[in-house]
Amino acid sequence: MSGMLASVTSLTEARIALAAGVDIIDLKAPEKGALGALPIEVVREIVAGIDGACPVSATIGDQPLLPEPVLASVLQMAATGVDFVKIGFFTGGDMQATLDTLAPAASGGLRLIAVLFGDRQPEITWLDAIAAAGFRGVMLDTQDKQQGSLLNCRSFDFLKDFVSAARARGLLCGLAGSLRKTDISALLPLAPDYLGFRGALCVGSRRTDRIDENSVLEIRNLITARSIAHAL
Ligand SMILES: O=C[C@H](O)COP(=O)(O)O
Repeated sequence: MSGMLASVTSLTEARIALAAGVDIIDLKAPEKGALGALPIEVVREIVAGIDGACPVSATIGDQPLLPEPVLASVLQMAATGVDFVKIGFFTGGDMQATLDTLAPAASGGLRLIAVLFGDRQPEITWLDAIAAAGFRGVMLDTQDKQQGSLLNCRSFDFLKDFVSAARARGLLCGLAGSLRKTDISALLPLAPDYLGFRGALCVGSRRTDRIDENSVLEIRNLITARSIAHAL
C-alpha cells in the first residue's frame, strides 16, 4: 500500500497535512527551487509542532553535490530533529565523494534520502552507491517544475525499474515531480512506498501558493481508495 508525502512550508500547512492523514510531512521552500530549504528555525518550529505525530522530512536546498557543504547542511538540518534529510542529486558536484563523506553520518543513524531528478537523466545504477553509502531511501522527482509531471519525462518502464531497483536494495522509494491526481492510478501499480506532492496540493496547482485543505484530502483519499482497489 503506497503512502502520501506532502511538502509544506509552515506549521499551519503541516497541521493541515497531518489532519488529512498524510504519511510523511516534507518541509521545503518551493520559491527557492526544486528542493529549496526552509530556514532552520522554521523547521525546528514545525518539528516541535508536529511533535512526533507523523514522520517529517526536510530538504537541504538546491546545491551541487560538493562533499563538505552538503555534509554541513545535512548535519545542520538533522540537528532540528527531522526524521529524514533529503539531498538533491544536482549536477556540478562529485557524487561518489559526497556519498563517501555522508556515509559515516548515515551509519551513525541519520536517515538520508537521495533525490534524483527524472528530467536530468538519472542512472538506476546510482542506487548501488546510494545504498552502499547507507542511505535510507531514494526519490525520483523533477528539477524543472515547468516541464510537467514526472510521467512526462520518464517512461513508465523506467519508473517501474527504478522502484524495483530501490526495493531490491532495501531503499525506501518515493515518486514525485509535479504529480497530478490523474497520475495516481498509473503510478500506484508500481507500489512505491509513497507518492510525493506539492503543486497539486496548492491553490491553482501553483506550488508556491498555499496548500488547499480540500486538495490535500482529495489526493489522500484517492491514494487510499486506489491502493485498496489495487490490493483486492
Ligand atoms: O517531494 C515532493 C515534491 O515536493 C513534489 O513537489 P511538486 O509536486 O511541486 O513537484
